[in-house]
Amino acid sequence: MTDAHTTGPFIAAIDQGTTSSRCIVFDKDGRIVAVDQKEHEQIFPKPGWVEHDAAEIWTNVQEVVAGAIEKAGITSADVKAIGITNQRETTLLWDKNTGEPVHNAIVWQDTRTDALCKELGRNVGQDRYRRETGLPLASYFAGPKARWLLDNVEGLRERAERGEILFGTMDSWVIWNLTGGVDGGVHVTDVTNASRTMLMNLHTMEWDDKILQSMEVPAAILPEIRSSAEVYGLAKGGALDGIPVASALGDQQAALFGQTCFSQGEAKSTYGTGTFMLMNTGDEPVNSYNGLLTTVGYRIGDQKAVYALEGSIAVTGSLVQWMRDQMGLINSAAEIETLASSVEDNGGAYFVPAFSGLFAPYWRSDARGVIAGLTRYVTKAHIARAVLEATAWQTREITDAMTKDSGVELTALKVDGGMTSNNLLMQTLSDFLDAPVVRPMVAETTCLGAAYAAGLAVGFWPDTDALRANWRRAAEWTPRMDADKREREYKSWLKAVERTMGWLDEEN
Ligand SMILES: Nc1ncnc2c1ncn2[C@@H]1O[C@H](COP(=O)(O)OP(=O)(O)O)[C@@H](O)[C@H]1O
Ligand SMILES: O=P(O)(O)OC[C@H](O)CO
Repeated sequence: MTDAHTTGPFIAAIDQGTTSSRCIVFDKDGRIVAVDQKEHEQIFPKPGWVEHDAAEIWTNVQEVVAGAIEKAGITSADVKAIGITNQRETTLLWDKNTGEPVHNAIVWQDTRTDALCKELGRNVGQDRYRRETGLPLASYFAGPKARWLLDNVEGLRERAERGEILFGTMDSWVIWNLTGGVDGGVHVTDVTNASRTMLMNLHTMEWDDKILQSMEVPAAILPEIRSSAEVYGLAKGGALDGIPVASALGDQQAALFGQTCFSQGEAKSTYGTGTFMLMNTGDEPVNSYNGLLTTVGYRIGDQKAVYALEGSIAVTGSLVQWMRDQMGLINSAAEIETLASSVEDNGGAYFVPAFSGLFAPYWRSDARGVIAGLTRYVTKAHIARAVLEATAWQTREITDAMTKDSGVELTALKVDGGMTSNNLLMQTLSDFLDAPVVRPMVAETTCLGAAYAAGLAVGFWPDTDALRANWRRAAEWTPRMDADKREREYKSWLKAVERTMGWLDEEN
């Protein structure tokens, strides 16, 4: 419902996420006016494979846009721009003449391209990809997923070479459909999303011909790379007909923007399905020697791009979902806190959720999940505690790597995302990091970042200083853990991590 104190105009942001799509309407102070959200099906055709039905996603996006506008009690005339943010790396190919996806989208968590990545590593070399794209060769990224589709969907490569097929991450899919689809939809992506394909040169911000050749991806299918904040086109049809589509950012970069981390050294960590910490490193890419990714943070119009170092953790909130849906140990995600709080500690158990291999700082796709330290003493409550601790320890490993790569000591961590409503987790995080953890008033920083970028593009906000003024602290947790205990437990965690590695051998 529209806040009695809120008056228009507004910005609408669409977040096409891993588990759901949502639309949020924001006012000029960056306050939420209305939200609508819808989950989509998670498809697991084989162990390690994860897919989404892109047609279902587009239907949901249209519904949540209409839903949010209706709940806000406004019309499209009150909306000045639409911002897009999205789950990154999830890869789709579709027919440009019919608008039909040629296959389900392959989700970022999917590990089917492991063998392909190993082969590329042997033939072309790890370093070559990292140097040009900032990314290690891993099944996480979009380029190998596109290659897999081209190799495995019958007749697709020929159709692609004839110019009948379009490639996109979910930003491209949503923007193309939103701006008309087969009826003149624009085929674009932004620099942040393109920086996750493993096909874009991080220095030139263009598709890299040599990498396209080695990855066997035809240039004809690729979208045009644009900045993160500019008008790509006007929405055609639907609840926001005629409104400029004016930003696109990968969801983690959008959260960096929404948390107003505009200065070098500022960082945020988002706790959703996975967890992703990004640190603004200014207008030059910084190489990582400690397992982090170098990525584009954002680019506003024709200004210089801002780069970021990223620590990506594949499984955090999804481990809580797994406890709920696959194990049936809790009935809701929030219940994990009650269960974990019923015991003092983890009872000696450590849970390393290497369900998609291990991402940062290890990048080991041969790893698989482990619960270590089990005895008959351990109860489901200890496991619940180990589940929450897994998120906090994985974050600690990332902050250690960030400090080594950037030379910047963590003084406080800005957090956001669905898991931050868990107080026990936030306290544990502060304890394990030995630093304050701070959550802003608007925890929906992903949508907020997309709204901010769109608003800047159409002059709704004058500059980033105006956005900073909107950031307000809602909650803070400070460390309470004994230092010796922390270091002892960290060692046990690292021992458990070692036990996940090498589970899959070459034949798998
Ligand atoms: N109280 C909670 N404690 C722990 N995890 C939670 C809690 N509430 C939600 N989650 C987890 O957070 C995730 C949802 O957060 P969200 O930011 O919406 O994720 P995403 O954008 O990745 O879809 C889910 O994986 C869910 O299991
Ligand atoms: O949709 P989320 O919030 O799980 O984010 C997924 C990331 O963008 C994957 O890189």
